[in-house]
Amino acid sequence: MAEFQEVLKQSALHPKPAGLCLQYGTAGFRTNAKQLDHIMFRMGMLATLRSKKTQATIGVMVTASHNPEEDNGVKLVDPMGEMLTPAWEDYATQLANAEQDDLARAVKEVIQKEAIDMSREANVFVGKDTRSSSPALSQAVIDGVSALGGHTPLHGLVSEHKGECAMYLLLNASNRTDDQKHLCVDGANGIGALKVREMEHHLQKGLQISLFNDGSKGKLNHQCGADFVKVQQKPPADIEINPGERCCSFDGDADRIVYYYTDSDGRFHLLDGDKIATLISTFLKELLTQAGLDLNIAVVQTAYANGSSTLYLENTMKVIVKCTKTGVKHLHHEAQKFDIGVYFEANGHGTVLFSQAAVEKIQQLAEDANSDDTKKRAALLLQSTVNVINQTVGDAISDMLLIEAILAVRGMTVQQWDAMYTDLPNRQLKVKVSDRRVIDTTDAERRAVSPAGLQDAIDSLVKKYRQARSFVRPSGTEDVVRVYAEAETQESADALAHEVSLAVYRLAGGVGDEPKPLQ
Ligand SMILES: CC(=O)N[C@H]1[C@@H](OP(=O)(O)O)O[C@H](CO)[C@@H](O)[C@@H]1O
Ligand SMILES: [Mg+2]
Repeated sequence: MAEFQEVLKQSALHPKPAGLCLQYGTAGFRTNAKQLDHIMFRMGMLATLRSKKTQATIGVMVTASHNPEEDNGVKLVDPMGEMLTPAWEDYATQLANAEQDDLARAVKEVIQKEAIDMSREANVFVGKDTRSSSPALSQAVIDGVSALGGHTPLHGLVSEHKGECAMYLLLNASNRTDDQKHLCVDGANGIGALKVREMEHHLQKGLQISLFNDGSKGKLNHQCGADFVKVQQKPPADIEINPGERCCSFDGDADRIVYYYTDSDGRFHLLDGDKIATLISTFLKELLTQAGLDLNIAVVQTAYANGSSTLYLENTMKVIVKCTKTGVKHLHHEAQKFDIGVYFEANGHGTVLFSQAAVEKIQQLAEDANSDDTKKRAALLLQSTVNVINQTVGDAISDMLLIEAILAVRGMTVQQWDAMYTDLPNRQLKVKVSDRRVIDTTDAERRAVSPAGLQDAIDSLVKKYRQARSFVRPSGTEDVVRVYAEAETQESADALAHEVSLAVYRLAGGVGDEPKPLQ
């Protein structure tokens, strides 16, 4: 076939380093940008096959999100904005790891298994973030698409943002004081900063943004951004924030957001994904009651959710809470089972899903001339929420607009929001091991089933501390084992995280120096 001549010719320009083996993980392929050229080419081909199969446009996103600027990554996005199905993730891994002279065969195998009609048209949308490696790598994707005869009608910088801006109206109509209107935004020197600059002037009446880390000098995600703020539990390095001032940080590709402020004693308060989910679900639940709509609402979290948030949601707010494995695709899938599914990872990656039935009921009520004012207002607010929230993948900018609108509508300060519940002190650490796959987990990653003895060791360490919980899992985006611990005090959380790290180091083949206690 003509296509395969082209595959062979083109792929020789994007050769695979012999022996290199990478896995399609939590967020696609992600590693040092230098190792990714052949992966990009091959994912361009796979996206073309997927497009021919589904007869729809497939997205390929070149980004490594919150990871350092030297890294990059790639993930495929299905027609409705969803992540790839497991069978296609396997194809991705097979294509990525096929040696150079075996590539044509690997491609043919996918075509046969999926019975793809190669005469069909294929369209692939290639998006990239602002990393220095992204232009060349996205070109490699485009080469892969053309090698199989696909088209790339659109490509360019994207932030995974496509929410409508119904919230502009709401925000501009609110009567907040100038202080309350002010928001510091840390753009992590990434794509989110560019988007904020674009929309700033539409918002001036309702939201006054001071933008930091706008990409004009600093490095992407370096000492700033949502991941830095969440994991380090402190503000971005070079931002001066006044006590009480409301701030938020995006990550490099603007699909995560966390809020924070420092109080008059200089203490840092983080409002992470769990607090965001709590704010949004509380707001939506109130509106459902006011609207008299009988729709179920659930919050989906992962094991990283702070224990206090889970207790508050279950016992005080009385919403359904579900726990899934790490990775938005798992949360997304679970959230789809409800009329309204609010899902957020603790790191600030998340969104709200409304079922078709829910959207229709809300719309009916909003258009119903006979409903009273309270009901109508509630229905309209629900409708604005549906419109602003990007229902396909997390989007920091629509999340920010929604959060700002909720605070404005409820007349709520960041301090009042923070006081909904108090986080248990917690700590996240990383441990290097020779092969992180020796750790196998169960129960939504909350328990380790291998290596032998590790879970028992964690259980007995946890018993030493009050209100304590800890778990370990292999990262899907970095070559490390992640350790999480929470407890009644920061000292306990730190000590527990360190002790569990040592157990991992000893029982799961730690490499390098033994983990040291936190200072
Ligand atoms: C603890 C943590 O924050 N893990 C992150 C991180 O995955 P790991 O598999 O833990 O490396 O990156 C994922 C992709 O962005 C994100 O979905 C996930 O929540
Ligand atoms: Mg991201």
